[in-house]
Amino acid sequence: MSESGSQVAAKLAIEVKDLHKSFGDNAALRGANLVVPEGTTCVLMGVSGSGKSVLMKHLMGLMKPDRGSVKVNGEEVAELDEKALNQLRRQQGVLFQANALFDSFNVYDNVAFPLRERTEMSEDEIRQTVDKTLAMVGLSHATTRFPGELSGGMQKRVGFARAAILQPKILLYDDPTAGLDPLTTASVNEIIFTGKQQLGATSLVITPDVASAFGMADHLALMHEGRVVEYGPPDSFRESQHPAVKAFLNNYLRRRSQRVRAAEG
Ligand SMILES: Nc1ncnc2c1ncn2[C@@H]1O[C@H](COP(=O)(O)OP(=O)(O)OP(=O)(O)O)[C@@H](O)[C@H]1O
Repeated sequence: MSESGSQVAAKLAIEVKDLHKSFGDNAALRGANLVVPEGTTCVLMGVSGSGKSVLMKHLMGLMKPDRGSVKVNGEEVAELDEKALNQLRRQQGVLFQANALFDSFNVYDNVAFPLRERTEMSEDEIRQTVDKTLAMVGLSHATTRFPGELSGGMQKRVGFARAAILQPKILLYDDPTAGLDPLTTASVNEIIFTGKQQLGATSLVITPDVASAFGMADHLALMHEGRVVEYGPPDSFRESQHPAVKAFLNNYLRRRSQRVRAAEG
């Protein structure tokens, strides 16, 4: 927690304190702490099963803590009633592994969907907003195409446009580049950057892609056995002496050099 002192003055979009969550006798979260200051990007890393997705689900109110506190924009998520929870979810744009696009809707209708569901906008206003958002992700030419006719990267961009259309204050990404080729991965990373630059949103990103993580993060956090064991800007994270961080980064470097050797040989 190298930065905790300097974070005090910043307004926190996300504040998780001593979060515990068990499933039967499987203690998935064992006192996790995490803060994400407004307008910054935090990347959450850690081996499979370390509790990253469970932590993120608490931010959306999809899971209730056994113990501890989860605040989003200063509000205790577990104390919100259904109406307040809906409002909170409206402020969150969510992009998961599966894009969950509607296959029978074209690109335009997929992106317009949240506006039709959740706002009173006229079709004219909807058209203007959708056009602007699709331009932001470089998909103005694809409005009438259906998800099945798009590349993986384009589908991701449609998913992002739909997540971003209500101008969320918080963007949550759970492994958005899973299974994508390097070029598409780069385009997803650009999308995440767009979310920060153009929407001024706070982003929490779960990704196993260490190189991308270092490129996009204001802060990196490592989860290990249900706790965040290291948190800080990329430079200090890289120098961490925590054994779990060292093992995680060494493992990444080993796999990377194996890939390079395989490509050369
Ligand atoms: N709904 C659930 N019911 C029971 N156990 C769960 C549930 N969700 C998660 N778990 C368990 O909680 C632990 C943490 O899971 P979580 O999905 O947060 O891991 P993760 O760090 O996101 O892993 P990955 O990188 O593989 O997605 C795991 O042991 C998982 O099996």
